[in-house]
Amino acid sequence: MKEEKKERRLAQKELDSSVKINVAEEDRFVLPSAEEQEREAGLPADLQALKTRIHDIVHVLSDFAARRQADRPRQDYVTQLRRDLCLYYSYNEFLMERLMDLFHLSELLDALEANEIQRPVTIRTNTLKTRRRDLAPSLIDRGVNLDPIGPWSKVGLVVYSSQVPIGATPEYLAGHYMLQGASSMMPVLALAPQHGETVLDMCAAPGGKTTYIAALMKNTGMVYANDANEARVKAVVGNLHRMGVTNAVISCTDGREMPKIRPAGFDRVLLDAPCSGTGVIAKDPAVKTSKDEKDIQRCAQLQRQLLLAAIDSVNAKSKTGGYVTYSTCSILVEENEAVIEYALNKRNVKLVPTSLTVGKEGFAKFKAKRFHPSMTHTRRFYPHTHNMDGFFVAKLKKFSNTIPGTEPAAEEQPSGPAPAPPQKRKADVDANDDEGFDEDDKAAAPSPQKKKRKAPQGQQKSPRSKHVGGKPGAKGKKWQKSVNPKARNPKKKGLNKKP
Ligand SMILES: C[S@@+](CC[C@H](N)C(=O)[O-])C[C@H]1O[C@@H](n2cnc3c(N)ncnc32)[C@H](O)[C@@H]1O
Repeated sequence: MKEEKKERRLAQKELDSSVKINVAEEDRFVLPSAEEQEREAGLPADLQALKTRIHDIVHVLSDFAARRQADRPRQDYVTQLRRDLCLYYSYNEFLMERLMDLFHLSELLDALEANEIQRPVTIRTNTLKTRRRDLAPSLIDRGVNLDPIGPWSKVGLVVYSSQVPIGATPEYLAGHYMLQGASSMMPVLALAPQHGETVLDMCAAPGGKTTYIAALMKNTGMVYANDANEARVKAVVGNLHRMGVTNAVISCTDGREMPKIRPAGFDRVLLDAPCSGTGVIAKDPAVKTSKDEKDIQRCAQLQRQLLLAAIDSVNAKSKTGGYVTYSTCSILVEENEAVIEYALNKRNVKLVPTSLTVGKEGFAKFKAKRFHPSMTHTRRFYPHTHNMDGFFVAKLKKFSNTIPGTEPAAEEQPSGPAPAPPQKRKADVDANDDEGFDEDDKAAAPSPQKKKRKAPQGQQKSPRSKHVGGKPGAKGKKWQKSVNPKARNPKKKGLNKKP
């Protein structure tokens, strides 16, 4: 009896394991053969089937040894994945390959999905004309649903919805705010222009960053807004007028000529360089198919020349500055870290921290490339991680006006106009400390350190979350209640003021 029971148990065990093996075999993903691929190529794309296969391949690649077909190398899976991703998301092979190099497989699909979704509308309060705590209630009264952009900015607002066109409100027309992407504020915060300085915005049009620089300088000193494109310079004129900027000079010339016009004549230079736009695909989907290797090389070549010109325009002996901030809305290493590395080798500059509290570190290593270890001071922003446009920001400090390989006498030559009057200062003052921001505003701004709100389920990893800058999904406190004048203490100064 006992023997019989034991035998039955063993038989059952055998049966169970053979069923398991069969099920596993049936579930095992099989790459399409050459004939299947050929057949598929002649048919219209089946998006649902493509999506399933993309996920299947990612699943296999994430534990390749256990899930692979014995006769197929890893490269076959990677090639099929690239082809499928190109077809599903409408990219060319060149750009998809670059994105696959940039992102780990676990991140790649999130990055591609984020490019299919628009970033939230964000605005920057113009502190030359108003304060955020005054602007927000005015817009709320017009039916604009908004919040502070994130703890990293004292002037930014994120607009969830609006009953009025946000680019045509009376406040907009009066220059109380600028429509400006969150990542576009980062280079200016990193530049940290100081009162009384002489600052060059080398590629300024349409002037989003120039107006921010002027606001941080409280219209003191001088901002030179230059752009090579005449038609775009007209937009700079309009924006500077609307925003009440009175410390600016506008010019239209090739930025590479700047050191000849005003050698080492600026305390700080912002180079927001022309680029491939691979960080703003959600805004301009044509980038998915319009860029190739040559375009990127052309961009990188111009960026290198502009960056050397930006460095040559800065006065290393400036008492308050001597800084260059370089930024692009590209996420490709060739246009970012590689351009900075080139400048580090060609000029007397070093990388310094950007003082930005958001963003990922730039690459000190990328594939076979090794950059200077200080490259980690640079900052990268991604749509899927920061819910803002893809961006790169680097800050350089110039430590000598001598250009390596040229006459040492260049150091002693007069270097443009006299530098800004010396100011007593500890270090580069954080731009964020000087944005016309006040304690009331601080109270209204969400403080994720103090009060962490759990994002609703399903939003945890989604770039659709409207909070900008922090982890996607970590939604900011709804500001409606906190800044709506009706919800506030009416005795508090200024809160009940009608706009
Ligand atoms: C990324 S956009 C600048 C955006 C601007 N900083 C803003 O925040 O509104 C790059 C600009 O570089 C300008 N540009 C291209 N080549 C240039 C050159 N060689 N010298 C100066 N500007 C140039 C383009 O006309 C374009 O307006």
